[in-house]
Amino acid sequence: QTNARMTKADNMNKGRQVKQCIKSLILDNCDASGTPDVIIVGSGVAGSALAYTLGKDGRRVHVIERDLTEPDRIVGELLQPGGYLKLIELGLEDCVEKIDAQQVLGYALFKDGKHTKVSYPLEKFHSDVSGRSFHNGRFIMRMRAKAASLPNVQLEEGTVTSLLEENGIVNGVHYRTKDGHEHKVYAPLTIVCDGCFSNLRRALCHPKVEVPSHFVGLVLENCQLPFANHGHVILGNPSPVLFYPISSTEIRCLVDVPGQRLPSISNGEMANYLKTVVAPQVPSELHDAFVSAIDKGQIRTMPNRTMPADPHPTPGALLMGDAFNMRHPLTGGGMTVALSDIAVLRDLLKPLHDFNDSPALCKYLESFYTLRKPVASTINTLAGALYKVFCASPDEARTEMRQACFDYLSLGGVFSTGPVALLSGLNPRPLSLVLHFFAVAIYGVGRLMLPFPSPKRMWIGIRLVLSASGIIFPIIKGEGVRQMFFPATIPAYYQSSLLR
Ligand SMILES: Cc1cc2nc3c(=O)[nH]c(=O)nc-3n(C[C@H](O)[C@H](O)[C@H](O)COP(=O)(O)OP(=O)(O)OC[C@H]3O[C@@H](n4cnc5c(N)ncnc54)[C@H](O)[C@@H]3O)c2cc1C
Repeated sequence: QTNARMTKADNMNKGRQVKQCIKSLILDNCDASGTPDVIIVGSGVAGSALAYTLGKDGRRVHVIERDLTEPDRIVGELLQPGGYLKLIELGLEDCVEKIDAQQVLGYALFKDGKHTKVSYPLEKFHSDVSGRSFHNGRFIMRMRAKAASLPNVQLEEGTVTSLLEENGIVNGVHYRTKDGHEHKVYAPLTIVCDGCFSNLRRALCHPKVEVPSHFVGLVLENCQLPFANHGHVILGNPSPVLFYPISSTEIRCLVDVPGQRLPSISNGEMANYLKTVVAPQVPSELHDAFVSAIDKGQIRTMPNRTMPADPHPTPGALLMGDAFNMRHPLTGGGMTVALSDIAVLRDLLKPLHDFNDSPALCKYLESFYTLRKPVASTINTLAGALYKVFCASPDEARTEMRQACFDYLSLGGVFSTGPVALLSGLNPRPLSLVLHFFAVAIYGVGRLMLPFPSPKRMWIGIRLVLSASGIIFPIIKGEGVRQMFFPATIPAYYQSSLLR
């Protein structure tokens, strides 16, 4: 509304202020002490990609990572095509080479003995931009090596214990190295990328973390997926089970277990749960390998955390990656959001000579939170909504919605490519997401009305629409309606509140 009311004179005035703002940021680089331009806390997916990106732009980057050995985790193993495009944009696409990464061309969905295949809409791309799945640790090691190959990027092992602050401005970090020594390092900008368990985010945002479920991870060997190079989603009871390749010989299985409590691994409760509740729902091609993986006993778990981005803009510091924003990992969107955010930040920082004027930089970077919204909010909202729709429910309306979703995707054409383009990050448009979501609800209501509408079925139809609204609107509200649907259409600089 404010923008709409801006007169031509206002615009010109703002234009002048913009130039002044950029000038104030483009100070002479008088820092001869060799202190870095940027400190990055954490060298996981976001920290490593960011270190390379900023290093390539000529920034002096000091990365502090708690553990530089290869991570062995069950997270971040499927990079959606939209994320792969961002990887190319950042010049990091070779980091999925030589790690036995597998192409992912789409998904196969299974429900009650039926299946349907939805392919990513990749035809319009000249090169191969299919998704990639891999061992997360191998991918991260490639990105760390690439970042560290730049002479102006220093990668150090150490645990950051606190942010250093003076007069409300973060000006560095306090960290401990493995030999037990305490250190301080100073820089005009500190970017915190310490992941989903972040200890440092509290000072920089209002974290509203929820844990709707956990993923239980297994690795299946000596078996073939029913559909090669596809992610497999079983719409199971009580909730979804995923399978996708992570190398030419291994298939990752992630079993969603809803709620806060997990069956115990140590007393065999988990193995029993997987064998009695989950195994009967696993496609026959994978069943034996699934049971063997349980018997091998290498069962891993991770909480599935959600946290809307709710920053508390602080001069001298910024949050990125899972420390900043999390969504349910059902749709494998976390790395795509992180890489997309890095591309947005890179473009904003590029014209600045240095980052020494922290308050001005902080104001300037407020536009980052708006510019990231179309991609981040579409992926976040879809992940949250799809998770709720894909879980089994005793409520008849929710059961109808789940079936309608499966059947809608089975229709093919725009009914499958539309939603999968959103999920893959290839077409991150919030409006398209809402349209498809309610199209599924209307499709579900239509099915209930056929062949003859009865009062009971009409009542279920009404509850289905109410239930669909009850799923999607709170998520959209959490994402920020205005920023999500009315993203910045004017140059980023104009978004800075410094100029208002
Ligand atoms: C079960 C599960 C499955 C997932 N699957 C997918 C998927 O298939 N596809 C997808 O795109 N996303 C997936 N995600 C999300 C994805 O893993 C994250 O979005 C992504 O890893 C975020 O990257 P990050 O750099 O913020 O965090 P991380 O990759 O976790 O990196 C954080 C780094 O910070 C370091 N660190 C932490 N504290 C400190 C400290 N105090 N000092 C120094 N260093 C520190 C850690 O050692 C770590 O290296 C999944 C998430 C979960 C939970």
